[in-house]
Amino acid sequence: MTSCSSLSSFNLHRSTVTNRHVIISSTVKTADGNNNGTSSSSSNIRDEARRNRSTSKNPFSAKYVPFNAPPDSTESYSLDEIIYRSKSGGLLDVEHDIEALRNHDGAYWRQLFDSRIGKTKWPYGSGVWSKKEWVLPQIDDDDIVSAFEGNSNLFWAERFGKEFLGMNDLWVKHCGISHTGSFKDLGMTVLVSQVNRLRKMNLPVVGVGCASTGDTSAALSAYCAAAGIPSIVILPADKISMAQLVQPIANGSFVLSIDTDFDGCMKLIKEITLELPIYLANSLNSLRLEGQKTAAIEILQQFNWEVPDWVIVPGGNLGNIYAFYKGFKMCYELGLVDRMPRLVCAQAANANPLYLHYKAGWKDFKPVKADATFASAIQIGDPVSIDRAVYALKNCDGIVEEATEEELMDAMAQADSTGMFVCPHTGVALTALFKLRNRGVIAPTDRTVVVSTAHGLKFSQAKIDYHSKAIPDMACRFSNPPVEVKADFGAVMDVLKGYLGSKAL
Ligand SMILES: Cc1ncc(COP(=O)(O)O)c(C=O)c1O
Ligand SMILES: N[C@@H](CCOP(=O)(O)O)C(=O)O
Repeated sequence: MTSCSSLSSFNLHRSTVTNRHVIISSTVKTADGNNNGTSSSSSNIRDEARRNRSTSKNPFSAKYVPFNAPPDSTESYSLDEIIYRSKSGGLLDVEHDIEALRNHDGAYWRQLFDSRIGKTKWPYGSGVWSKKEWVLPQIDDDDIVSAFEGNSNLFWAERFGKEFLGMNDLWVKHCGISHTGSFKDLGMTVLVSQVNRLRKMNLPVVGVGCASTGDTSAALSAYCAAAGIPSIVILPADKISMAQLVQPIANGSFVLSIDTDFDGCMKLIKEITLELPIYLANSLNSLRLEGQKTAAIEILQQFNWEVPDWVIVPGGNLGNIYAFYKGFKMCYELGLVDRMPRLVCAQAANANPLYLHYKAGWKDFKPVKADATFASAIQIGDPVSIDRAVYALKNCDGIVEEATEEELMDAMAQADSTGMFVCPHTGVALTALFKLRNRGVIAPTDRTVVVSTAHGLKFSQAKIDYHSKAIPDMACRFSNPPVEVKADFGAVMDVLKGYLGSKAL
């Protein structure tokens, strides 16, 4: 099973990381050819954004409201407040001034978002900030901390779809091919940017902290390091991959390895952030979801604003399934598209509280004790966003599926055998797809998007175990172990002839 070894093998030194700017070596010229920078010999894209800052009043705004509040609720908070829960202890949501956004029609928004793709203009070169008006409309461009995340590949899974599922319109949204190797970058740019703003306002935020199964911590540490903000990450000892563990270490986070599971770490960070000036970076904090929802908008954009029939998302702490719902819903409400896709949330059978809740007709949610799974980033038994996930799935005729260890590893290996290199969580989502196709719920011609959430390279140990057939009680049907051959021409030729014979056209 994929796991990290003891932290003691690392000699940890915290370092000071200074804020860095991207320097463009050439001088900025005006249309008439004159230099127009305030600095004489060099300029950067932040300076340029500053110079071009609009002087007209910003018509857009957003605030925190209780999640799924009754229509007569007046409770709301500024995004500049440090608050994670409503008065009643429920979740919060970021609510945009929809009427202000509605002053423009769908065609306007489609054109605006499309016009920003593929450029380096600060901050719109990011797939998240290219939708800034829908994300954090009031933040100054100067406060944004971005690695130009998003704009991830939407891969047409031609061979995988055809050979394994008889499908011709299957796509994989590679959210894991990203700055720190997972979709968490999308939310973290938003959260860390807001923290940057709060610190400039002298609000009491000394550091930012999270509990993590590996990906949130990687994203938090990278974005904090880029901005020179201290980060603290709380990890369940021996339950995340080595590649994930080394990310916050390399980025200078203060790393705590704790002898508990993710749910235990989450409980701790919730308590800690109430006591210390550490800002909470987990998706309990609804700011994160504002960034993550842009992946849904991006999918529509990549399909030239046509809506897919199905979108399948692996679920753990369950913020992301709601983020996808919210992204699609905003596009629908604001007239960019004319319908919603159906969402599927896929869980590992070893960590399946949402699946059990769905199967019980959404009655009496009960957290579970999550068992070890190769999809280690979703080994979560008590998801903080359960209410958000249930709301999302109920409102889009959604489905929940589960995948056993063997199913998810086989699905991952099958996808890899067609040229992908996906993580085990994507294997969970692909298993859901197999099951729904086999039951005829998803039709062969349905346009379907599977969301791939992390880079496969973070989980190479799981793949090594699979391809070495080293997993107890697993047939590893699609394993492809290397063939050991003597350093002898004849022996190599024999092996190659046998191989080519088996592949003859
Ligand atoms: C790789 C990966 N996939 C899927 C998920 C599930 O996302 P969520 O917690 O938002 O449900 C996570 C984190 O939980 C993750 O790190
Ligand atoms: N998979 C996550 C678990 C925490 O999720 P979050 O979205 O609430 O931060 C991780 O990588 O830590």
